[in-house]
Amino acid sequence: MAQTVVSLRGVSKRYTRGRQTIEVLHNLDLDIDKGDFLALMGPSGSGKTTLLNLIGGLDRPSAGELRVGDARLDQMSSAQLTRWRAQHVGFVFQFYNLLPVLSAERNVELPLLLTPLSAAERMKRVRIALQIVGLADRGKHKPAELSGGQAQRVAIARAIVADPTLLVCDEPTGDLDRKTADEVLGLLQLLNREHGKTIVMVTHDPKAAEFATHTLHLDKGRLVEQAAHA
Ligand SMILES: Nc1ncnc2c1ncn2[C@@H]1O[C@H](COP(=O)(O)OP(=O)(O)OP(=O)(O)O)[C@@H](O)[C@H]1O
Repeated sequence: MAQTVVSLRGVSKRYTRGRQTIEVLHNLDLDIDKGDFLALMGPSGSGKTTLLNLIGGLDRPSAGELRVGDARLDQMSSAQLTRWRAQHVGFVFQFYNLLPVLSAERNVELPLLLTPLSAAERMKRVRIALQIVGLADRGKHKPAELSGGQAQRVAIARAIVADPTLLVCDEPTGDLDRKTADEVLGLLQLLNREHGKTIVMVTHDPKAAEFATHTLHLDKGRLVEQAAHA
C-alpha cells in the first residue's frame, strides 16, 4: 500500500481584511502519497499558492486537519511550524530567492546552518546537492553570475540539501524560457523518480504538468475532481 505523506480533511482557509472575511479554500479533502509528483493547476486566484503554503507549513488552516508525515500542522504554533519546516520541507519559488551577496555554495548551505552538522559535513552535503543539480563547477559563482536556469537549479540544490521529505515548488519555471523550463522540470522529475522526493508544484503551464505523476485542478477554492464526484 502506498504511504500517505500529506493528508487534508475538511481544510478551509479564510482571510480577514478589515470587516470582511473571505474563504479562499473550502473544506478540502486530499491525500498525497509518498513518491507522488503532484501538479496543482487552476485559474489565477483559485487558491493554489494558499494550498501550497498550508502543505509546506508556511501558513495554518482556519479549520480542518492537516497532516504531513507524522506531524499535525494544524495543531502547531508558528514557532513549532518554523522548526518543522526546516527539517521536512524544501521550497522552490518562481524567482529563486537566492541571497545575492552569497556564492551558490553558501546559498545552498543556508538550511544546514540550523543543524548541528560540522562545517566540513555541511560542505560535503552542499557539494553532493550541487552535483545532483549538475552545477558542481559553479559553487563559487554569485547568483548574478548565473543564468536563470542555473539560479533555479541552485535554489533546487538548496531545497534538497537537508534531505527533506517534501519539495514544494511555486511556479518554479514561471520565469524561464521553454527549453530551460524543461531542463528544470526534468531535474524535478529526476529527484522524484531517482531520489524518491514527494513533490507538490503549482503551475499555470500544462506542459510543466506533464512532468508530474498527477494533476489536480483547483477552482474557486475547491478541488474540481471532488466537485465533479459530489
Ligand atoms: N494574505 C492574504 N490576505 C488576504 N487575501 C489573500 C491573502 N493571500 C491570498 N489571498 C487571496 O486568496 C485568493 C487566492 O490566492 P492564491 O494566491 O492562493 O491564488 P493562486 O491560485 O495561487 O493565484 P495565482 O495563480 O494568481 O498565483 C486570492 O483571492 C487572494 O487575493
